[in-house]
Formats: sequence, C-alpha cells, structure tokens
Amino acid sequence: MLTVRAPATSANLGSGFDVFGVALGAPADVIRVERAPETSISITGAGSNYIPTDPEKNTVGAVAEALDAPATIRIDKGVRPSSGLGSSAASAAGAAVALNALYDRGLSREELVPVAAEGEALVSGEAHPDNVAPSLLGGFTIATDDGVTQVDASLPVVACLPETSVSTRDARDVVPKTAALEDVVDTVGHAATLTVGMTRDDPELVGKGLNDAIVTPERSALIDGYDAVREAALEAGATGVTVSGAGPGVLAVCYAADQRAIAGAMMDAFDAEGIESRAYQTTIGEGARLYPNG
Ligand SMILES: Nc1ncnc2c1ncn2[C@@H]1O[C@H](COP(=O)(O)OP(=O)(O)OP(=O)(O)O)[C@@H](O)[C@H]1O
Ligand SMILES: N[C@@H](CCO)C(=O)O
Repeated sequence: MLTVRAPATSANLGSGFDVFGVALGAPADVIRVERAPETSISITGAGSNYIPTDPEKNTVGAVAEALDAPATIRIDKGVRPSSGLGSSAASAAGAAVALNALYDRGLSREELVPVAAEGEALVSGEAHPDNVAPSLLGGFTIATDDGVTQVDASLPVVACLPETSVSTRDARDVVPKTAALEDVVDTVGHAATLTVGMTRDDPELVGKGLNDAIVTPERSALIDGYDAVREAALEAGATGVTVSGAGPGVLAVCYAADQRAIAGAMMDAFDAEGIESRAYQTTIGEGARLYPNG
C-alpha cells in the first residue's frame, strides 16, 4: 500500500483566472492505493456523502484510467468539496502521485499535471490545471498552454470557508466571455505585480496583485456576505482579499502577526450574515507528499 497527502489549493488569485494557483499547508486529502484488477473507491471525511464512489464519476477514477493503473483507492477527504479549495483536484493530484509510484510509471510531477487535470475535466467539463499543478508541485504555479512554471513561496494566508457551496460549473457560467481593453491592461498589471510578490514572499505586492476587474466581481456576487467578509479582513490587516478558486471560500493574504485577527474577523462577518464558517490559518506550502511504505 502507498499513501499520499495532497494539499488543498487556491486557484486564480484574482488576477490569474485559470492560470495562477497556490498549494496550502492545510487542509489536505489523504489517498491510499493498492493494486487491484479493477478500480474501486471508498471515501471518508469532509463532505464524503456528496462525492460519488463510481470510478467514472470520481476524479481519482479518471486518473486511474489515464495511467492504466487499476487500484483499490481509499480517499480520506480533508478538503471539503465545492468550497473553493480545490477538493476534486487534491484527490486527483494525490491519486496521480500514488498510482504513478504504485505502477512504476516513471512520470515526473510536471508530467502528472495533465494526467491529474483529466480528473478536473470530469467534474467541471474542462481540464483546467490551475488546482492540480500546485497540489502536485507546491508553492505558486503559473499554468498555461505552454506548461507550468513553479516558484517556491511561503506567505501566510487565511482561507475562510462558509458552510455554503458554489459548484465550479455554475461559477464558470458567470465569467464574462469578453472584456474591455482597459480591464485587461489593469489585470495584466496586477498579475505581474503578484508574480513578483510571490518570488519575494512579499505580502504587500501579492495583496495588491489579487485585484481584478473582470472575473472576481461576477464571481463574488454568488457568495452571500462576500463584501462584508472582504472588508472585515482588510480592516483586520489583510494586504489583499479575493475569491478562492470558484468560491465560496475567501482567501486573504497577510503578515503572520495579523493572521489570527483576520481569521476571527472573517468568521464574525460571515456569522453576522447568519452563515457559519471555518477559517484555516496557514501558509503557501509544499506539494503532494508520498509515503511509500504505508
Ligand atoms: N475525489 C473527489 N473529491 C472531491 N470532489 C469530487 C471528487 N470526485 C468527484 N468530485 C465531485 O466534484 C465536485 C466538486 O468539485 P468542484 O470543482 O465543484 O469543487 P472544488 O474542487 O472544491 O472547487 P474549486 O475547484 O473551486 O477549488 C463535486 O460535485 C464532487 O462530487
Ligand atoms: N480556475 C478554475 C478553478 C476552480 O476549479 C475556476 O475558477 O473556474
């Protein structure tokens, strides 16, 4: 048996829609695999009641198929589905690392990105790799048609997840099909600022770079309480706030000293809207970790 811990991720980061992603120190999915004649899946943990065990409907089944690596796969979900922290991608990335090792396929982490993205295609209709790339490689990733660029980063963040859900499919439907040139120029500036900030672990630059005028205004309208939560996080010291992935999770970037106050302020703001939430105080962290002996 092989075990892999695959981290949650936050995609988009505002200005990098379908391109940027970061791995988070917590939460994570744990995937255990054993060789078997046919793939079977069992699931425990966060939101497991809502996740199909049919290999044709689960992201890990798509990965097993893509690697021609049938297995008994046990998923312990730490990452709640449809919360904006790359739940389906964490399982896909974990399964890709685990099955690649179990069957000695010899693929590099970079080569596993399109394999794991097959799982994402299954649930959202498109093989966008911006969650699987950071879950596989760790740090900050830039995923384009030319491949993935990775930068190690360790900035403090707060990811606040309300007890509501938004499906990625629905959140993709509200993304504008066209944009004004001035908004594109603005977004390019923020994306570049954010990228430099990641290379320097600079919360101010990354916080500024989260802004975007194209996708986030439409997406945030799907999240009850978003404006109040964003304002509360900024007042508590966050250097920037945006929608995490497709939402409804909200991501704040900050200095470590402000993390606790920001987490409390975000949860209080959701609470004031009658919405329970949970906040992870964590940092940008490492990619999937393989435990070869158990
Ligand atoms: N192994 C899996 N783990 C989690 N969800 C899965 C898995 N396999 C299939 N799914 C399905 O994927 C959907 C959740 O994926 P979705 O992309 O909407 O959320 P997410 O991965 O948490 O979000 P985001 O990509 O915005 O961060 C649910 O419908 C769930 O049933
Ligand atoms: N880039 C994707 C990430 C969520 O899966 C989106 O925002 O739709």
